Amino acid sequence: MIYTVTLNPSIDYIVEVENLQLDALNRMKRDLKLPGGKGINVSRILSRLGVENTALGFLGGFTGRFIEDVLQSESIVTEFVNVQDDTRINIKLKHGSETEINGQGPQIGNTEADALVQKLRALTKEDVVVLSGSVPPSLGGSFYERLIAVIKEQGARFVIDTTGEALLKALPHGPLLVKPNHHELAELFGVEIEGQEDLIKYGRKLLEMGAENVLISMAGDGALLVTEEQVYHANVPKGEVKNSVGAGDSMIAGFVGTLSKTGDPLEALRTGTASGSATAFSDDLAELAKIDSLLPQVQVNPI
Ligand SMILES: Nc1ncnc2c1ncn2[C@@H]1O[C@H](COP(=O)(O)OP(=O)(O)OP(=O)(O)O)[C@@H](O)[C@H]1O
Ligand SMILES: O=P(O)(O)OC[C@@]1(O)O[C@H](CO)[C@@H](O)[C@@H]1O
Repeated sequence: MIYTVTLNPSIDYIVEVENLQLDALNRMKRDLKLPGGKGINVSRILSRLGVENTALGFLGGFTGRFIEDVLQSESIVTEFVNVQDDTRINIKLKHGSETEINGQGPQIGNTEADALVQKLRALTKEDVVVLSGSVPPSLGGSFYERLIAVIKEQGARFVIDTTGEALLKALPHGPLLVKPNHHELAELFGVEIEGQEDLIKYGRKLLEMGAENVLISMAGDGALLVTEEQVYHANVPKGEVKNSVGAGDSMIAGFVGTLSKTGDPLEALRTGTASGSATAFSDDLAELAKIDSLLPQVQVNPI
């Protein structure tokens, strides 16, 4: 079974404005409220791909209830820990380009944090846990480490999609997958990345540091999969880009869901890329029909 963990879910409030004027009243052209948070996005795509999964994390208040309702309407199994404070609202402002304003996240107490850790004690060695997104400041900087320790004790595997220190600390524990984008990879090592050779060089460093598979996403330039044996490139299909929110999460869902079904990393890379692009070409996360229609255009080649 695949579990997703979203420590800091959100309602994504997508607001479209024509000719944004600062210091003035702007009227929205269109707005949309979506359940968000990286792990939740992974769960929604997994479920569209027909991959059984359970969404875990913290939800609170009226915003939390909205998210739970949408997930249940999509028949996604949820086991969130309830918190007192409201789940955050993240603003995604479309004004020709995209500006994002993400909240800090709610206050989470020790008892609530312990309740989530307790849920992971039911994992078995057949399970994969996808840990995605930011950590609310109230949980402290090392909460992912605490979760990883329990996941390892239970013999389960994990994928981690986060940045900076939290990602570096997770690597020695052998994540099944990490998926930095090209900018995050450069930031992680404090370097400028010039081209494909550099991407592969730093991707290999993440392998040496403990990751089993390194997926480097490059938005419209596709993705590189770096493994012990080989490096592969996947191209992106053609389409009109409507939204980039959740493209990376869709890629992780496509990759992990397919890897768990087929054990084939190349098929996983193809489906991951098609899923990421299908979301980039949609208003919300991708529907299955869109992913299926793009799959034939994605080619995976060794480098
Ligand atoms: N402009 C685009 N055209 C086609 N495909 C895209 C585009 N942007 C993203 N994708 C697809 O989505 C995948 C992940 O995108 P990206 O590299 O932007 O990840 P990310 O930075 O983690 O995304 P996010 O915006 O969700 O944080 C890409 O590898 C590609 O398959
Ligand atoms: O603040 P975080 O946890 O880093 O990112 C949260 C977020 O920006 O990521 C998702 C897209 O990947 C959105 O649904 C959500 O708003």
